[in-house]
Amino acid sequence: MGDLRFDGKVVLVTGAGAGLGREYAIEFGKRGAHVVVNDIGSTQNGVGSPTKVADLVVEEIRRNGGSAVANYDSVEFGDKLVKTALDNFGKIDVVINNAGILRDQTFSRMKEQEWDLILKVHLKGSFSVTKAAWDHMKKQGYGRIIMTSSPAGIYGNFGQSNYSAAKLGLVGFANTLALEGVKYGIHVNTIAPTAWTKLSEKVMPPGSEKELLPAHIMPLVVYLCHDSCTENGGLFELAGGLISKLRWQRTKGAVLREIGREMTPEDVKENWSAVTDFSEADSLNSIDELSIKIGEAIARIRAGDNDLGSRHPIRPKAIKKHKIAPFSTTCNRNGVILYALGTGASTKRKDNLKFLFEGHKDFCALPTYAVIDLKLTGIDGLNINFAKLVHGEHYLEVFKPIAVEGKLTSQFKVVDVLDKGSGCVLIVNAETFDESGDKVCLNQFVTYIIGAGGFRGQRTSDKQKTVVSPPTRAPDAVIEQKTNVDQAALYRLSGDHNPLHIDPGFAAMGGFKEPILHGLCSFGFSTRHVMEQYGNNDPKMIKAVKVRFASPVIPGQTLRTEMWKEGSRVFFRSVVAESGKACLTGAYVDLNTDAAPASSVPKQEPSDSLASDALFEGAAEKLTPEIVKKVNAIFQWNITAGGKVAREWEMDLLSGRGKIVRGKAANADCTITIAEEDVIELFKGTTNPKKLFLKGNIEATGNVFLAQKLEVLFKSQSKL
Ligand SMILES: CCCCCCC[C@@H](O)CC(=O)SCCNC(=O)CCNC(=O)[C@H](O)C(C)(C)COP(=O)(O)OP(=O)(O)OC[C@H]1O[C@@H](n2cnc3c(N)ncnc32)[C@H](O)[C@@H]1OP(=O)(O)O
Repeated sequence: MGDLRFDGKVVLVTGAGAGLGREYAIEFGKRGAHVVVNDIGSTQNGVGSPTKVADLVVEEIRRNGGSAVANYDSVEFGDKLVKTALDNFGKIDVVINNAGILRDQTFSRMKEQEWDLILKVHLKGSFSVTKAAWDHMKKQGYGRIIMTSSPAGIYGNFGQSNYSAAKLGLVGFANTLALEGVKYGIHVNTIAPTAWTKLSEKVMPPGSEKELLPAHIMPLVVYLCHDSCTENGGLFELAGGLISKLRWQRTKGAVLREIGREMTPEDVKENWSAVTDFSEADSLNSIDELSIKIGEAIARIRAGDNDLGSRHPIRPKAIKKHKIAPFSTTCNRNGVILYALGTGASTKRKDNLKFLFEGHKDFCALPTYAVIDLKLTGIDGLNINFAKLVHGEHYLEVFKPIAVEGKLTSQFKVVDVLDKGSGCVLIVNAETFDESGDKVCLNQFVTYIIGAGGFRGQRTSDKQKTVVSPPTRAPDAVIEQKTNVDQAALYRLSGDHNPLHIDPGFAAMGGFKEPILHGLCSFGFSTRHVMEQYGNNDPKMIKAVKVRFASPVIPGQTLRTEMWKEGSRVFFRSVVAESGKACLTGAYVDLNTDAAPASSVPKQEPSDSLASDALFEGAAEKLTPEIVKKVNAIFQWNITAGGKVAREWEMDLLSGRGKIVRGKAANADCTITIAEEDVIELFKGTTNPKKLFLKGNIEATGNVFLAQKLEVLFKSQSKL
């Protein structure tokens, strides 16, 4: 019958009195095999005396013209079964381990005997029969062995813990025999059938007896046992006509070890999604292939290339490589004033008018105006949750006073990414240049992304400007100032439009009860306080500022700046007066010792060639139209302003310093013409007879530094 013949082959089928085993035995008999039909069971033959079921199957095989003998031993005694084959047919070619029983019970009710019995019949029984046949097969250089596993072993099945254990045990057993037997021509395969039999009827769905027949299992078993089948070590799931081969699948996994650090359960937890992600799964065929994978992992660990934190939203390597495009901002008078208002300068505060009124003779930008427009732009696309990002620390170093007008261009660099456990710290440096290419300032932003730590990055960086501790004595000076309830709404107009400072919904996403004040706003307040206290309110006195934003400030709260002066360094700390909580800590201002504050600018000694106090004592009366004419004559000067016209400028005759107040002519070489009336008018308006304020049109033509020119001017002026 059929092409797949078994003529001359000796096949032993255990548990062949009924169900699957019977189906196999009859089929092998039809295909020319000598069959040993093993079964310990009996049945009623109709007249009351029990008949061995194996005999009935043997009879049927013989009726079909086949050759078969019965064996009634338990599979525990495998050698007896094999002896039946040898005694009757002289050899053993095929063993089908099929015999089985059930003792289903939930695990809590399962008795040890029930566990032992199931393992004895299925696992030990398969061992015993296979063991008895093995050496004969080896000797003859041929053998086919089938293990009968079960979906219950592969997937588990409620109430069958004993059976599942035995059935999966058979898979492992077969896998090893397949390796050991292959060189002797022995193939070992495993099936996990689902079929309706006397054994399984209690656990099968009703009506399945017609669909899930033993006849649907038999064909695979017969094929696997045929000479022509090369399959070895396979596991097949089959039922009702569907046959599938199974294999183990493994996730790509994650390498969670790094040299010099203990691997922890937390590492596993943090990387669980990587460990269990099947999207890049593969399947190995042998322990050798697994060894290769393990070797690859160890090589990666040695090379410092692990997956720790690789699924973490923060990717330090990518962040460090990230390029932030340079950007430019245009400073103007309105911007300078808006920033001053945003950081608490007030017309009601002493000597603040110069930051707020463009017509003021000393109109200038606050030193911290140098942080203008440096905002989150450019660090998007880095998988950072911006709602959780706060300004952690800031360092500003001023190299050149910020002009009230002109273009500034900033260049950024991500200098480090730190893992603080509870958060990720991102350090970004920004160097700002003016139009003449001079470096105006350096800003170092230390941003803290709350909750984004744990990516196993470095904790500290030598590139970070460090915070300092203030002296332990009581503060030398304290300045207190209340912020406005709309302080953040005002400050954001200077460039940082982060919704954290104005949008309650966004603030809630970051875990804040209400919008918080910009760190750089408090920074502006406190630096101004230090400048007021120790820098004669002169922006040029501020060389560098460092602060840590230790806790958020709510708009409307009062900032109390406590200061300690030691040499040219002013240590300070800011406290929210209402709560007593420190908001700026580890902070200092380094005063500029080169630029003496306005009040202590050394007076220029009168000399023959310089303007003298005597000359200008009571100058208002002395300033005649003749003098003005001479001034005008001297003011015929070439000063650069790139072709622009500067309309307003001022000078201090005593110090010999002067500057253009409005327009683009800060470093300009101009031809100056002054209306006589303007000179007189402004001169009369001055309260300080030693200062002469002039107003007029300055036309641009050349390229010479204004301050130098004005100094020369005053040298000439002394001759008036
Ligand atoms: C490119 C340009 C980008 C510009 C972006 C600017 C955007 C702006 O719009 C954003 C803002 O202005 S937000 C407002 C200002 N900032 C704040 O209010 C933050 C206040 N600070 C805090 O809440 C906590 O300090 C907090 C939450 C930050 C940390 O508190 P904890 O988690 O309790 O930390 P802790 O356990 O005390 O310390 C852990 C480690 O972190 C270091 N650390 C603490 N506070 C830090 C801070 N503020 N900045 C930097 N590092 C800080 C600690 O030293 C510790 O590290 P280590 O153990 O290594 O010493």
